[in-house]
Amino acid sequence: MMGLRHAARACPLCEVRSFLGRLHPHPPQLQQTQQTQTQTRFYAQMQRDRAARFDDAAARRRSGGPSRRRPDASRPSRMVLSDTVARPARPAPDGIPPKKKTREPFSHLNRTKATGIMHKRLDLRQDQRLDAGQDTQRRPSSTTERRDGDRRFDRKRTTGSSDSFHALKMQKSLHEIPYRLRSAIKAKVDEIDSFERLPLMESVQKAIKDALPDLEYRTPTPAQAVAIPALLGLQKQPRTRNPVKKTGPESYLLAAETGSGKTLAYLLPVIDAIKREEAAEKDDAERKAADDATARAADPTRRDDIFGVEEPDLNKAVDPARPRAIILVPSAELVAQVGAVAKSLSHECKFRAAPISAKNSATVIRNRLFNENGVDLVICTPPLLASIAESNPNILARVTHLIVDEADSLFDRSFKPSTTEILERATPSLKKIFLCSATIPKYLDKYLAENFPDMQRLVTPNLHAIPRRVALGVVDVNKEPYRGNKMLACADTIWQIGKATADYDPAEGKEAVPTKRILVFVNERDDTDHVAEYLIKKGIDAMAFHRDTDPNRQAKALASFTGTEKIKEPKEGEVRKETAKTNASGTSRQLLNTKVIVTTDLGSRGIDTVSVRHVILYDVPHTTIDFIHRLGRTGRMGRRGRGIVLVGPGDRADVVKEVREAMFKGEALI
Ligand SMILES: Nc1ncnc2c1ncn2[C@@H]1O[C@H](COP(=O)(O)OP(=O)(O)OP(=O)(O)O)[C@@H](O)[C@H]1O
Repeated sequence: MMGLRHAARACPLCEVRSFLGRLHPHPPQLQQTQQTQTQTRFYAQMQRDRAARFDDAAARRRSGGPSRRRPDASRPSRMVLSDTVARPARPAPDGIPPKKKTREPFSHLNRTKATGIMHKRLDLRQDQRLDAGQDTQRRPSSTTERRDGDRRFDRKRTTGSSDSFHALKMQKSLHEIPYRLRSAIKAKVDEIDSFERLPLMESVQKAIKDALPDLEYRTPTPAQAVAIPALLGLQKQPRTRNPVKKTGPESYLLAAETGSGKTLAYLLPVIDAIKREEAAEKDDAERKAADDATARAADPTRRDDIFGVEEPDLNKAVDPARPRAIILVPSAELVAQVGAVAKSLSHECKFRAAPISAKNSATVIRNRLFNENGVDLVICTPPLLASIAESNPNILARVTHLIVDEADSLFDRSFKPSTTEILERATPSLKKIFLCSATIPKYLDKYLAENFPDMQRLVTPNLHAIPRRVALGVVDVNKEPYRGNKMLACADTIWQIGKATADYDPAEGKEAVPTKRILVFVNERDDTDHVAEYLIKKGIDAMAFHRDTDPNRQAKALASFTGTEKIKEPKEGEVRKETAKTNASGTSRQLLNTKVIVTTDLGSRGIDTVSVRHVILYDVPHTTIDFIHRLGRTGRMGRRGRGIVLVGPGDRADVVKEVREAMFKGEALI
């Protein structure tokens, strides 16, 4: 009874006294505690405020003043103009506006139809079940079936089997090229069996024969057979569903394995274009001169000078620092290498090539670029050219051909700003952009798809595969006698290579070059010095090669590896003979017939180390891209080679095993 009396209170809103609020319309007020009283006061205040606001608005409306909700000029509006006004909205079929889709937490459940992303997920699951050999309920439509079949077939051909290469898949970074496409290219490549079949200008054909006299040069490589006709405009444009007239330069991508002659694949068509432009300009000038002469003969009073001032005699062909073509490469070593090939061709073809890099002095750069006889082709690194173009924008005003060699490097984070800057500056006059690389990483593929949707992709059949003629050996450093000592394992491996008898090379008809050149690749720059010092202590002629190495020493060392230096072989008796003489490092044993360069990625990009038969991977490379470029320094252009990986504590032995397997099968690394 006491409880009931206590519970009977007057409602603060309706003033009704009731028991326990069972029959009362405001139950919360009837069960008021200290806390609910505060809430009640708060709600009452809110109602009073709202009523006051209504009164306020009504008074403003009556007096004709501005409504509070309507923005006035003094207040900045949060609404911005749509920039897609011009894009027509999709009309509703029956005039009724489409129902707004709501995304609720469980809205994806209990669907009766699979749409959009759901379809993709179902496809993927279906694929996985098919791969696992399970039967599936869903009967795919004929197109889906074909697409799925192709995808599985391609994956199997690319990776060997859908279940293998787990470790490689984990660090997958390369863009996959379907094998269907590769076979089609193979057939096309076989059709071009000599340079004479290519419609290159006579002077270029002559340069191929005379400037590059080796017999082997007479047949184009697959990379050249694919790229040269396309760059000469002989290849049919792929059919598109919506043939819209394209504007801007034509773009090409050449993706071909290492050591496949990509340099000549772009140099020959570029030189051909330079010579044709030169000839066309000469014809134009002659025609103009003939027209002027006729006009003067018809009207003897005609004056060519303006206000008595003679027009300057502008000879476009010898305009200094305005090249017709630019070749971008990632390092000074590559500038020198490509420059040397261009120079040798220029003696026959008569064009002016200017290889410039940060290793050249300012005077040399100025003399080469601003040569009074003009310049046709500039070979340079992007940062240097971008800085020159900053102060001399005219340098890119006449460029019709832009080549980006080692495109994956030049479009990665470090080079991308300067490469794109050059591209943008040169675009107004550009006719052709040519990108080439031995590896096409996913980021490059995505970038090209976004920025060059019409790009013609020229791919060779063996892209991303390491040729079978390169063998891969593995040294387990954890085992006896090395017990985890990688430096010791490296020195011992070099000694074994140095002491081994040279292989008989049927192509050369004799034992292979007695002096052996070995490249040792490390992952970190600091290790180059440490490893080289250790090897020297062990009586090996080794040298560290990195950005800070003395340029003269570097060039000298590289020259003997790239075959540009005349190799002085040791005399008969000296070959493979260990001297008992004590050398400078205090070692009594010295390996005479072996030269070693210890380097990082710097030495793996594009350098044509034709004399290298052995590559030692001191560290397991981080990606398959590095594997391809490092092992690509040996076995170039049909030669045989050998790679040796030192697998030490903490190294990915599983990755090495899978790379070896893929190499054995002759398949592309993924
Ligand atoms: N048609 C050919 N026949 C024989 N040898 C050739 C031919 N074309 C080029 N070569 C030689 O092949 C070697 C490799 O050429 P190049 O440096 O252009 O390869 P690359 O594909 O650019 O390699 P990387 O991807 O490593 O940069 C060079 O020594 C070159 O002289």
